[in-house]
Amino acid sequence: MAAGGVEISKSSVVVDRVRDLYPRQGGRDGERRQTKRPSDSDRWLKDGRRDLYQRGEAREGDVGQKRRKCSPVSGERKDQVFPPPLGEKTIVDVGSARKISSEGVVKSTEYVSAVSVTSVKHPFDDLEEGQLEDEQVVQAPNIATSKWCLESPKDEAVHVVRNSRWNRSSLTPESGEFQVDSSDERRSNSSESRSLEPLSSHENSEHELDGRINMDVGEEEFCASDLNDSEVDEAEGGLSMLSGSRDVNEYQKLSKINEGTYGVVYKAKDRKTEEIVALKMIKMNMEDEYGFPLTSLREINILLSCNHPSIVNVKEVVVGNGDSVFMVMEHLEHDLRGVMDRMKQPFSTSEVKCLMIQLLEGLKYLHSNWIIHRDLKPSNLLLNNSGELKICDFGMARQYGSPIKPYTQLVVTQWYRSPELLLGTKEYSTAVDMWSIGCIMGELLSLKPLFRGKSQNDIDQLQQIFAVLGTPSETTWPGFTSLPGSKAKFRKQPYNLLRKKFPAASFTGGPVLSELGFDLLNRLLNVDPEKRLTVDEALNHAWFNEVPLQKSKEFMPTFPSKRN
Ligand SMILES: Nc1ncnc2c1ncn2[C@@H]1O[C@H](COP(=O)(O)OP(=O)(O)OP(=O)(O)O)[C@@H](O)[C@H]1O
Repeated sequence: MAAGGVEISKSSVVVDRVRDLYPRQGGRDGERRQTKRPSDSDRWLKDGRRDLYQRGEAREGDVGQKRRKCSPVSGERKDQVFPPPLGEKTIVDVGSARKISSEGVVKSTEYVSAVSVTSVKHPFDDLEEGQLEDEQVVQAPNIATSKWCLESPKDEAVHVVRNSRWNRSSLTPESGEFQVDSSDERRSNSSESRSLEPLSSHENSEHELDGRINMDVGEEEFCASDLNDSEVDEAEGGLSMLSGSRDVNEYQKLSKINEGTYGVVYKAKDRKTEEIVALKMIKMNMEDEYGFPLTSLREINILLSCNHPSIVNVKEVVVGNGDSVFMVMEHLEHDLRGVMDRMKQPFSTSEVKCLMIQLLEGLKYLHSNWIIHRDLKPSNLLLNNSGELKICDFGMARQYGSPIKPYTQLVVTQWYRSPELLLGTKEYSTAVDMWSIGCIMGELLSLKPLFRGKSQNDIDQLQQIFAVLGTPSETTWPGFTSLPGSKAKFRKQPYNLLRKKFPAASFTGGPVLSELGFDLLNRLLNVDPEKRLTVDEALNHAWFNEVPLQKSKEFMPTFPSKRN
């Protein structure tokens, strides 16, 4: 690093430490959010990498390329641009961005948000001391280096080791208190024998750890290789993810909202501020006595790093009795699945535009930051009575980039799963999310899932898709025949019949769609991922400029709450 440049902070544990000092609730957080969360959505699109690009500091070819072509789809394209290698060198960790003098003295520390970007070349290497202003801070999620970071999908659980705080005696729950079952206590006690050796001398000092993740699944799992001893020391406990976490009983449980695959979601109230929040209790992996699910770690890591109006805001992570862990999120009254299930009429065109724009803007933020959601579906889209839509459930999300490696294939709920995933590709990209967006758009317009294949039956799901969009061939989809599932005997259906489902006019009250609207839908639902629209292309589609224009959020319909 050039003398006088900005320190390259590798440890986002520092971020988390600062985060602990300034937890998201109130106080400094309020200020931070006001100054760092512009309301103009366009400013969100000005993410860190784009800043780099605009200053001409990104690698050649980064700008103006379809985002998908930046993704590790095939390895065939010579012009592919990949995200900077994760973990190779963190160039700016905004959470701990510091100006450092040539003597190495930290001049200032300001927490902005837990975001950073990794790159081979440091964009600020050439800056003189003191040149880094807040505005220049690169904002992109620092997922690779977050304390919640996970890189490899190979193990589904890591082990939680607790010390005294985890083992503290169970409180007698008052009404509204959170309690976990007694088996947690049993697990908690037996965990003592599994305690880790101290990570640093700090652990034996007054900085007692509350809980720690045992990395016995391998260092890479936690990007621990990113931390050297002094950084671990500096972080006062290194990977003590839950150190400093507040207790769940700071919140009063109001009702159970939903139970998903990975956690139970409660509506709760902050006892001090009276703010209504959603608490997602992380289900421990029952096959492993101390298993902390990988999906939950990913979700926490990504959501703590994201900061966008269309992405659900995680305020903090709190701990309960025994080994329960909760994500504290902003609360939204509905999810789109529930709303659509109760609607008699589909959304109007202007309402669909309002929802689609918010959805695409959130997704643009994710894709710009090299995150694929991988499980977009109506139940993962939250809606409030102010017409705001927010993407949630990042359990399947992951950051992608070099080194190119195949991803786990079983992602995305079947009805929203793209043909390439259904056909067994292991190399996929942001295009899988765009397919889901197409399915969601169709459903918003018609209230019916577009392709409702039989459960757990990929072939049936594909048949449903091909029956509407036409059975692909090597000509219509180059590479199709090399996909593992393409050998199945699909009914030959040579036509695209999508327009029949979404005609320009209808006398039966069915969904209608203008030429431009249909063009957007049809391009989102291109079976060939290479031809499918990118999020930028979708956002810039002329349909959004055609009348009727998008409804403003404040005029969006509200829905009665089915919850308390
Ligand atoms: N912040 C929130 N505010 C209000 N409701 C929420 C919130 N987050 C989640 N929910 C509700 O809880 C449901 C399940 O949440 P989520 O999808 O995060 O859990 P999951 O276990 O990952 O579910 P899945 O089985 O879909 O993977 C959502 O569909 C939504 O109805």
